[in-house]
Amino acid sequence: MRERDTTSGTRDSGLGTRDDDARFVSAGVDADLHAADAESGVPLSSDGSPESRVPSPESRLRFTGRVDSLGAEDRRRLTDRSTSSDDAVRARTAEIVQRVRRDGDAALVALARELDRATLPSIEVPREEWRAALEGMDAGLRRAMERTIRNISTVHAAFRPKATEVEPERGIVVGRRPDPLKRVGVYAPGGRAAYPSSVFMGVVPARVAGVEQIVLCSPPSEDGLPSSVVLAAAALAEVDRVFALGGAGAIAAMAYGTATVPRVDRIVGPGNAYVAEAKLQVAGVCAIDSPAGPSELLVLADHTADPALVAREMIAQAEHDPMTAVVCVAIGDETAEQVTAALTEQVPDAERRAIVERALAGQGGVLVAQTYDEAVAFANEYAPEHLLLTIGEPEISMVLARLRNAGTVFLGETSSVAYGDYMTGANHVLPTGGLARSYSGLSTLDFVRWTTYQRVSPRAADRLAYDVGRLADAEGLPGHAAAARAWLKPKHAHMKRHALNSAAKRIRNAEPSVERGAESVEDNS
Ligand SMILES: NC(=O)c1ccc[n+]([C@@H]2O[C@H](COP(=O)([O-])OP(=O)(O)OC[C@H]3O[C@@H](n4cnc5c(N)ncnc54)[C@H](O)[C@@H]3O)[C@@H](O)[C@H]2O)c1
Ligand SMILES: N[C@H](CO)Cc1c[nH]c[nH+]1
Ligand SMILES: [Zn+2]
Repeated sequence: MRERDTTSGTRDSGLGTRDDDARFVSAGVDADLHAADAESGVPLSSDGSPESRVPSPESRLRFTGRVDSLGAEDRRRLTDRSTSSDDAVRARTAEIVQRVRRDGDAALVALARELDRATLPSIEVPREEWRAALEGMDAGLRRAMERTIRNISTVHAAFRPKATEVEPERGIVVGRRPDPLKRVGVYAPGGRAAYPSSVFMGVVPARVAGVEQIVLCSPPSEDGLPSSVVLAAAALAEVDRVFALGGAGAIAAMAYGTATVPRVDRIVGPGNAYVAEAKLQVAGVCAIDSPAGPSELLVLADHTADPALVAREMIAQAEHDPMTAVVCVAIGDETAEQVTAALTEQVPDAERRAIVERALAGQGGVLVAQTYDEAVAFANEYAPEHLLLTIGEPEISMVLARLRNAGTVFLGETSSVAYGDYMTGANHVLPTGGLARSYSGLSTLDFVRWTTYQRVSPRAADRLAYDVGRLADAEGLPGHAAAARAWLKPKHAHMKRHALNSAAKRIRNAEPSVERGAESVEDNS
């Protein structure tokens, strides 16, 4: 099955919604994902065809039942979601990364043909194309985009890293200064949907942080250009260069550089499993933000939750990708039954039903916790990208306080995840695959590196000399000890002479240093 609409070969005007894009998918991805579905053992639909009505999503949910009776294998599948744990994704990604590293631009052109069915007129998209896309864009959509840019800018400016100086002892100053990166690469996905919102999530914080040059990669449609809305977003966000490149190839190009694509200092942005895995694989040569792969949502719902709303939120995130993970942990059996019933009702009418069903069958679930404590413990173990709390007061505040491992938390029913995806100003580029326990969402912090500096006054140097010398002696590093003791004041000159002589002797004889139990120095300053 291919989800690419055969009518979608023509480029959108960027004026309206991209329903066609809903069916965009690369042939290879589809094949791989089918393999994953087959492995899960869960049928995609009752007669195997995507068009058939689904009698009950309960049978389509990969995980049901009580949290405390999950078997070891289910628990592993729920929590071990990293792309690196998927051998097929890891191997395929490595092959693409190697190809780009070896063959540069030639590999990029070939990959666009193989994976995106695109013939690239050029790898770089000329500026006139993005300008034209912006000029042709609907005024209402442009206003919405400008509002998003404003809100992202406000939030990220407030969280901008600041320089700090501290004096741990008199005369010792240690400082830290955030220096903007010179060139960063932003990835905006474009396989099964177009993501202008991801352009803003990457580019606006980079600008706020003061990055000098921002390049953007987004997959080409068949005509060799990224989606018009993505190009318009690039123009609006004032990107410096745009490349019509998708998937792992784009990530490898930005990490290693090719004749056309410049090597960047950090790669940020979300994408499918191949994109997330490629970022992890190039992390040894180029910094990344986080493995922001297939979307995830965990909902904790108690008896106050509206089951229809919970189902709607789950379907919304499930429509991204068949590899999306959406799970509800209901506190109490009745809530779980109601959420399951709401899914039964809503899934058949989902516009992107085929994707939603595959996501629910692969990594979807409605589970039951007996208590809030049990639900929180599960959430911290699951470490979702998005965590929605549809829980009443006062429990919601207590639950929030105890959460540690979520990319971002949505508080209460009106805080739809969709608002965060597009417009609250928080960043939607967030860690997935269970790695929200280790990484944070994209922020201005990702666009700086810290320079620390330290100054020691002459008096402080005298005060440090003895103890630093002792530590250096203990490590068997007499040169260090000598450097430290060189600043002992004349009143301690005998110690200085002794230290310098013994250091010189040790260096000459290349002996290991032995701590000598020297007398202590009084600090009179
Ligand atoms: N975690 C986050 O912060 C976040 C935010 C937004 C979106 N997302 C996720 O981004 C993803 C977008 O995925 P998408 O597919 O729509 O667009 P995408 O741009 O990520 O992927 C499309 C690219 O995948 C590559 N590809 C296709 N078939 C392949 C194959 N068989 N082998 C290797 N590479 C192949 C192609 O190069 C293609 O250009 C979704 O999973 C969505 O959930 C995540
Ligand atoms: N939910 C995605 C993050 O997982 C972000 C997004 C962009 N557009 C729609 N949604
Ligand atoms: Zn979303």
